[in-house]
Amino acid sequence: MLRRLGGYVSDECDAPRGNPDYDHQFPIFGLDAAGKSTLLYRLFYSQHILTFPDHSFRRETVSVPNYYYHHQEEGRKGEGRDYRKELRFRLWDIAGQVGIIPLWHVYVEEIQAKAVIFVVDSTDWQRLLYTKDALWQLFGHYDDTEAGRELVLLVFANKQDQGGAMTVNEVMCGLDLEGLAARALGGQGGRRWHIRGTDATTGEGLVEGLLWLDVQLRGRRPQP
Ligand SMILES: Nc1nc2c(ncn2[C@@H]2O[C@H](COP(=O)(O)OP(=O)(O)OP(=O)(O)O)[C@@H](O)[C@H]2O)c(=O)[nH]1
Ligand SMILES: [Mg+2]
Repeated sequence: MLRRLGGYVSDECDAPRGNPDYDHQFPIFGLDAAGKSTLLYRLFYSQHILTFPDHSFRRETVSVPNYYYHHQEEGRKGEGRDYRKELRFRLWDIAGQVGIIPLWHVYVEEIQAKAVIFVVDSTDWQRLLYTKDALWQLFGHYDDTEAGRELVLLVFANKQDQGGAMTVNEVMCGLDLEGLAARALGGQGGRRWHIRGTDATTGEGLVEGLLWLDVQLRGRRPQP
């Protein structure tokens, strides 16, 4: 299905199923110009790369410092995932054009994502309601089942470097993230979510967000 939707896949040779070359994979959604590609390039190339509007998808695997490794006591470093210097995230940058938004859920299902990254242009207050509609439309596909409730949401309130940008709190309220979480599992609530302010051009906040997702997806659901 993804091949039919078209797009650019740079690491074309997949690792064999069951032994993937990454720790997590997530789709990145958000309206056009939110900063999805800038974010992906910043993490992949470690620099600010100029972007053009996308019409389909792009995929890259990025490495980030592993919090658990770097906080292990010296001499106790051993085998296993917690003891690797880096974690690898395969990120799918999905275009945010109007016609593609109703298809976002297809990507979630095709790559069996356990979490979604949603990028908001914090300077774009005029489209905040539309942004909320797009996010709620996506999660409307995952409100009825226990498995759907387990889909974790990370929101990047991007472009925080810009004067006049909405604060993280304003973006959180505008998207009504608490309402979205409460709607899960037929109103029982309990969806895990987090919002973080970012500047995709410098990378500010990006790694911290990915590490929050890593913590959420490590085995057992954290107790409230
Ligand atoms: N100042 C500032 N500009 C940003 C930031 N993130 C992205 N931009 C700029 O916003 C514009 C759009 O960024 P893109 O990364 O192309 O947006 P996109 O979400 O990939 O958009 P589509 O491909 O159309 O879906 C570019 O000019 C970026 O340089 C940020 O955090 N701060
Ligand atoms: Mg893009």
